[in-house]
Amino acid sequence: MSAAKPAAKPAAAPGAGPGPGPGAGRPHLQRLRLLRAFAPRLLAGLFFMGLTVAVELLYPKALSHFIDNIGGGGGDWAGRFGLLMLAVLTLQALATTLRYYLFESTGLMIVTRIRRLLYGALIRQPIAFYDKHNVGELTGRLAADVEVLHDTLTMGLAISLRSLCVLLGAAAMLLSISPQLSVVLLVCVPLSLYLGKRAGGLLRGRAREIQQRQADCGKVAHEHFTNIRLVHAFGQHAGARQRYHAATAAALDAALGNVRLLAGFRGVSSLLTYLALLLTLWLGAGLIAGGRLTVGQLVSFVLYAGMVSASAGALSDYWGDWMRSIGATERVFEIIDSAPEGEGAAGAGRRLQGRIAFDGVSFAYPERPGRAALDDVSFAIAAGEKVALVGASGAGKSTIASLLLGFYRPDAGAIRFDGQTADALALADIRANIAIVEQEPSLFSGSIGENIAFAVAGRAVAPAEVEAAARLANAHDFIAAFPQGYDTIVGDRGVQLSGGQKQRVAIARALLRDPRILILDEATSALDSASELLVQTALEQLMRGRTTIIIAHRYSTIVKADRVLVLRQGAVAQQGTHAELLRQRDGLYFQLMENQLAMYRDSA
Ligand SMILES: Nc1ncnc2c1ncn2[C@@H]1O[C@H](COP(=O)(O)OP(=O)(O)OP(=O)(O)O)[C@@H](O)[C@H]1O
Repeated sequence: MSAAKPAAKPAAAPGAGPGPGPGAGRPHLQRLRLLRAFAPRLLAGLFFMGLTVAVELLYPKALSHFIDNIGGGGGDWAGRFGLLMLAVLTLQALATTLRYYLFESTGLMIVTRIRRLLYGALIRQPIAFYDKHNVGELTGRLAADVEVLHDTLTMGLAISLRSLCVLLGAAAMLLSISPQLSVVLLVCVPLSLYLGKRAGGLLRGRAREIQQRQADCGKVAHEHFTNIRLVHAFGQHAGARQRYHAATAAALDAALGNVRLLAGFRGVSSLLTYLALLLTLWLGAGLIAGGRLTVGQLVSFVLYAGMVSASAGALSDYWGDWMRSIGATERVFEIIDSAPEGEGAAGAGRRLQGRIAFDGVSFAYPERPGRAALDDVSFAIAAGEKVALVGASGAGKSTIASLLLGFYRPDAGAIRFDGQTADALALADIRANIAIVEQEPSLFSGSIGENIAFAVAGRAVAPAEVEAAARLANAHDFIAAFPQGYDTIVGDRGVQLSGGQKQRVAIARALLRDPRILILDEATSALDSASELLVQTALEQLMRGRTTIIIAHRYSTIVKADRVLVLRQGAVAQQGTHAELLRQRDGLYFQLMENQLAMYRDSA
């Protein structure tokens, strides 16, 4: 006999995240609803489970029959009995195999489904969400939090259903064998169940904390891995180890609290189990002596009692699991629920001319609501015009780009494209007309060809298109020089491209998008002159005929722009052509240019 016990599995890893969201109040049913698509497989699993339960319940009865008929029954009775049992047990083995396969495979499918839902929801989250959450936590949640549901929703559910059937069936058998003996169990099993429920409740409360601490470990590791060059360069190996050590110590502490709770619970429930067994044997012996019970019946009673106790335990286990998985995965469903519907939706395919206007735009980042990143900013850019944004670090240049791309909405004022407010246009349409070349272009792990084709969503891109873009971006020659050409893998497991090569791939990517509006975040680090020339001519090719906003750092770029917008602390301090602005000797622009020239003179 084994009494109820809360599960001792470790809480699954990373996952700290948003606070209670809209899904917090209705998680149970929502989780069950996910099973609907898998109903046929689960029903087939239940059918085979029913078969195994029936055989399981018959087994002690058969044993009792066997014991009480040993020596009697005549001839080949034992042989016939053995053959029948063999057939039944073979059937049970077959049903067990099918049941296991059906439940376990469905579990994997459900986990995959939830993981995809979660990824889909994460990828649709607005950029502000990513300002708030650590990438290490989010990837951890994708991997580990979802796994917690696997056990609970499939094998856990299957085992608890099976346990319920066994519990009811075995209890009926117990009553039919001896109602007097059954009284012992009537006391012990509910007591054990109650203890299991209490422990389950306590475990649930602790699960969130364990998840949080483990998420912290993931965060520390992620940060150090992604900044591994810095760690090496600054000799911070020991510091990294210490931070990880501290994070894992906190996680261990939280987990040990759970282990202590479980250990105590195990002791108590084991004592209860053996007390119940002792009492049953003692009472049973009395009944046998009084001729009211056979030896076979007592044996089968003990076996059925074991079943009742084990299945009550399994049910209570499941309760603990369920509580724990609710604690651990509430936030997975909060994210799934909170994903904005419209993000990533297709637009009407509207082609813009490329006129842009900011009308009194003010904006503060959600993470820093008190500090205006842009304060009453107004300007207009004609279609095809090239405007350089200049200003000190933190002046708001990147913020203008982020607002144009619709990463955030202005708190006041309006952004207009071709005279229409951004709100009146589909976000997808706005973005479809914009391409961005980042300061430090990032490439995905995959082939160079795939990285260029990334520019175009929703349709297959022909290799000839990719090549044409690469040629315009001065990238074709170096790509063709790789043995695998456009199929060369870049990124973590592939070749590393130089800064200039990456920029040309990024320019090819932007060219392939054929945008009306271009946002260039100029690299601050200088390339060697040959590489610089290749990048510059590629950029000129890219800018031709397109409205271009350049977050400019270099004098050479600024002077080539049609117009310059000078930003100071989130406001437009000056605007005009380079020559006009240079004439205003007391202006910020003149000062910035002087600084640039001084730097140039110092380095020359
Ligand atoms: N995601 C963010 N959350 C909170 N504040 C931010 C965020 N991004 C930028 N800021 C703040 O907004 C202000 C404007 O930043 P922005 O990045 O637009 O400046 P910038 O002119 O592009 O600077 P740089 O040339 O250094 O890139 C700064 O004070 C900055 O600290």
